[in-house]
Amino acid sequence: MDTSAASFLPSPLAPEWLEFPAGDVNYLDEAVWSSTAKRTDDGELEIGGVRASALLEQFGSPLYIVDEADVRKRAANAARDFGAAFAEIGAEVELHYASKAFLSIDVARWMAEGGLGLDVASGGELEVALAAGIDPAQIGLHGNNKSVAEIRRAVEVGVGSIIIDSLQEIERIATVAAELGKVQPVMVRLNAGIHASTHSYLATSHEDQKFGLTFDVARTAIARIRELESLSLLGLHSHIGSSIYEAAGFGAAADKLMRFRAELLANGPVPEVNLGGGFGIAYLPSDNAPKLADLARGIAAEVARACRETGSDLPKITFEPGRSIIGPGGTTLYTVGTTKSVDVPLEDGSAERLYVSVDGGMSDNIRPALYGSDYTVRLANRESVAGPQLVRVVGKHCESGDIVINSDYLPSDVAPDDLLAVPATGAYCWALSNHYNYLDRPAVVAVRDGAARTLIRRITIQDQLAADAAWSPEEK
Ligand SMILES: Cc1ncc(COP(=O)(O)O)c(C=O)c1O
Ligand SMILES: N[C@@H](CCCC[NH3+])C(=O)O
Repeated sequence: MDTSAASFLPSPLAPEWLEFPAGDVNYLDEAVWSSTAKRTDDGELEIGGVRASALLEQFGSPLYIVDEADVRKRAANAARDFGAAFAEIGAEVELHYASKAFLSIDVARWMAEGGLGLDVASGGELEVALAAGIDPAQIGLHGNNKSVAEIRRAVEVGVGSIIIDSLQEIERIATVAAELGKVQPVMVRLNAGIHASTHSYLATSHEDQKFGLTFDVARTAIARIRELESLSLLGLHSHIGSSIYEAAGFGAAADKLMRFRAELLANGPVPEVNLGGGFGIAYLPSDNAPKLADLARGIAAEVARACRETGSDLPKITFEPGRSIIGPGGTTLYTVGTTKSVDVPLEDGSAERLYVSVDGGMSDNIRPALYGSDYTVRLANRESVAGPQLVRVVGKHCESGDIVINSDYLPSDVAPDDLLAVPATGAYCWALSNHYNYLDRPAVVAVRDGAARTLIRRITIQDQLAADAAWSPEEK
């Protein structure tokens, strides 16, 4: 068989955005791979100086890899870029890492070491942050339905802010704070009415969704907060959505919040404005992800202009990036189990699609099933001179929608026992992972300077059985 690239043609099944790899189907495009990813001289994928095969041998397959140097650098660069943009307009700025994207004790510490605070969205995330020794004053607690227990814990430890998302919550926080003899700083989350262009499940600032208060309701909320002695109004919050590639929505939200703040200043101080996160990253080489430095400058200009036009002072500005800090540094490794060629009928004939099944799937990355997200894939254990073949990489779950990679090209000789790597899986993959079909939850491993260490160990069937009340290991 002639396996040279020249004998292969683009597949009629390929989506428009998918470029045919006329050159090298083993190529690692730096737009989507974490910064230390490269091929060794003998063609294997290496990240943080550690070979893919060595990682799977030591930690099992599938496996999440976190490129520590990449993540730390992105955190530091984000702090630097936002710091520089806001220094230029004379405003103080602070970043809080949105820990929902991925959180472990070590990652929380990396963020603190990079000068970032933490945004937590549940009592569980708060406990991880506290276990990491994060200064509670650097933590903001989110949630549209925080329990009283979560509120009590947050007030007790002294979180820097609680972001209010309903009128009922005001009295709950005030009561808890009064009982504990504390004054709790709070922010009010606004729905700025921005229609961010992203998947509808990821947009959080249009009218018909659960987050935030309209400006009218927020006026009532703020008046009440100002009456209560156990609360202090720290400021306003807005998060327009996630995985956003266009800058315009961020600027528009900033403008609306600054003007609202100017109105509120008539009745008291509003020291801080938190403009959320949501900055998109490249999942595919063709994705046009915004540069954080450009976004920061654009938003800073809007903030400065709105303050100038309303004659108000500059508040402290906070952001909550998650995906843009941790997403690009993550890679998932899988092992191929089976391959199956399927003849797909077309209007004029048919075309072959090669289904490549791996040992994970929608339990370790539910984003393709949930949002139709696209990723890219490469052979990890070797390079191949075989020509490119259109593949669909699927998981091992009992659903036809269990797709890891909808469409990409792999060398046509991809076969059982090959290792595959999917880049840009650092955000919202382990965080959204599940035990569907009682699969293990893969371990998360940090790689750096030739060494690998576990961040979160594999959660096995033994761990899952241990939670089954009827399980008695003695009987087995
Ligand atoms: C309130 C809030 N802040 C920050 C984020 C982080 O978003 P991203 O990971 O897209 O930066 C989210 C998630 O969308 C969020 O809900
Ligand atoms: N889970 C989403 C992001 C949610 C953002 C949290 N508010 C994703 O995977 O893209």
